[in-house]
Amino acid sequence: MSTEVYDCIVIGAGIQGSSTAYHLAENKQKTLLLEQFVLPHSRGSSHGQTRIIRKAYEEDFYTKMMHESYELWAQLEKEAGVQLFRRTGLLVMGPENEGGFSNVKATLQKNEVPTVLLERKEFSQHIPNVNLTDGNGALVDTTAGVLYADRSLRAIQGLYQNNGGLIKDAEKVIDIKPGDVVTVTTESGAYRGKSLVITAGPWANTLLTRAGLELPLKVVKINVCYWKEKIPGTYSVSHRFPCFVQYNPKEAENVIYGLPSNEYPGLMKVCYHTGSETEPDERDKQKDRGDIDILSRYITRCFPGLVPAPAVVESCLYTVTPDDNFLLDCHPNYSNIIIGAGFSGHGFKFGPVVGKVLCQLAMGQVPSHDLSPFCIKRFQSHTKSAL
Ligand SMILES: Cc1cc2nc3c(=O)[nH]c(=O)nc-3n(C[C@H](O)[C@H](O)[C@H](O)COP(=O)(O)OP(=O)(O)OC[C@H]3O[C@@H](n4cnc5c(N)ncnc54)[C@H](O)[C@@H]3O)c2cc1C
Ligand SMILES: O=C(O)[C@@H]1CCCC=N1
Repeated sequence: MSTEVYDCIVIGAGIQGSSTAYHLAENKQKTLLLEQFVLPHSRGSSHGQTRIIRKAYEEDFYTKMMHESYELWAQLEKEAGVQLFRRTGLLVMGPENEGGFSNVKATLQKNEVPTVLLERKEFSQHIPNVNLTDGNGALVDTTAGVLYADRSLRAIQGLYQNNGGLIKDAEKVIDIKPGDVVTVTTESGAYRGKSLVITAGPWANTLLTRAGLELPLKVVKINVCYWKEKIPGTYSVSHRFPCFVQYNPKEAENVIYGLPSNEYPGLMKVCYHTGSETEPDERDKQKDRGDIDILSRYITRCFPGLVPAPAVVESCLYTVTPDDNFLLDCHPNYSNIIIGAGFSGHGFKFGPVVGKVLCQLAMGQVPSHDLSPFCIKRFQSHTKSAL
């Protein structure tokens, strides 16, 4: 084992670990970022071309965090000199006076987010080729858009390295020994750090058991479906078609969401926000396509300009908590072990601000956002601690 002691070791080079490492290096912390796979890879949650960024949330605390996240994304874009964000707006649809739609509307209004409310009679003039369900309301969060995911990850890792940060990929962590100085063992060596951040995505519990903790996290596989436009360009970013979120679709219990055709010309990404449980290392054994049936029926009814059978299906993993809120906290027994997990299929847009607060926790500082919605103790009855 080397005698070197890092200020911080970060496990997992997805969006959350890479953003945390970036903030640590910016704060002059000697940092080591460990990743089990050769980078870049497509086995976790952060790969792929695009993600939605939005302020439209049901919960106030997410909308507030997004104010800062937008600023940090803009700063990253400037520093890296590449486009990471494209503004498109986000169309939100759902039953007018209930559930998700009315909660989002209230949060946007309370937080003075620039929003356009669409009356039914003017809907198709603004949003052609979409059938608004009877009884549904519609609004547009005009701040929203698309993040270029793979490109963002590359940019953040590059900026981290430019600030003196070290990445070691193809180094799977197999053991963690807590202490004032934490020892992290990989398949090829051992490293020591004054603090440790665990941002291991779908593998969080596999690793946390090494630090005596098991959290109520469920890993699900998402079929990332791309649907062909019958007339190319109908739903394209260049025709100013927005991203969308549909609450309470008639076909399903959970949300359906989509992004305008862009990364694969002529193909629009539309996904179901729920998948079937899987082991992260056996993702492709999970072959459930129930979500695709739901999407086909929804598309037939509401997006008549798409062929209702997916042209391309990619795979990605969610790591879901029981309440769909993140876990951002210190280990209950070791204050120098920090955990960022359970991003529940909506964490990418928060990457820079999550990285900032995890960095603050690792440096023993008071985090600049209220982290009480994300604490471990809310799941006390589900949490197993062996230490
Ligand atoms: C289909 C899909 C659509 C999504 N859409 C959106 C969206 O529109 N907007 C949005 O904001 N979010 C979205 N999300 C969610 C977002 O992408 C995730 O919340 C985010 O990528 C989680 O990042 P992470 O860093 O926690 O996990 P990961 O990206 O999985 O990173 C964890 C890393 O840890 C590494 N690791 C694990 N164990 C070890 C070990 N033992 N040793 C070393 N390394 C290890 C893994 O290899 C991996 O690289 C979507 C997710 C999916 C799957
Ligand atoms: O995070 C997002 O914006 C997307 C869309 C809504 C459901 C989950 N992911």
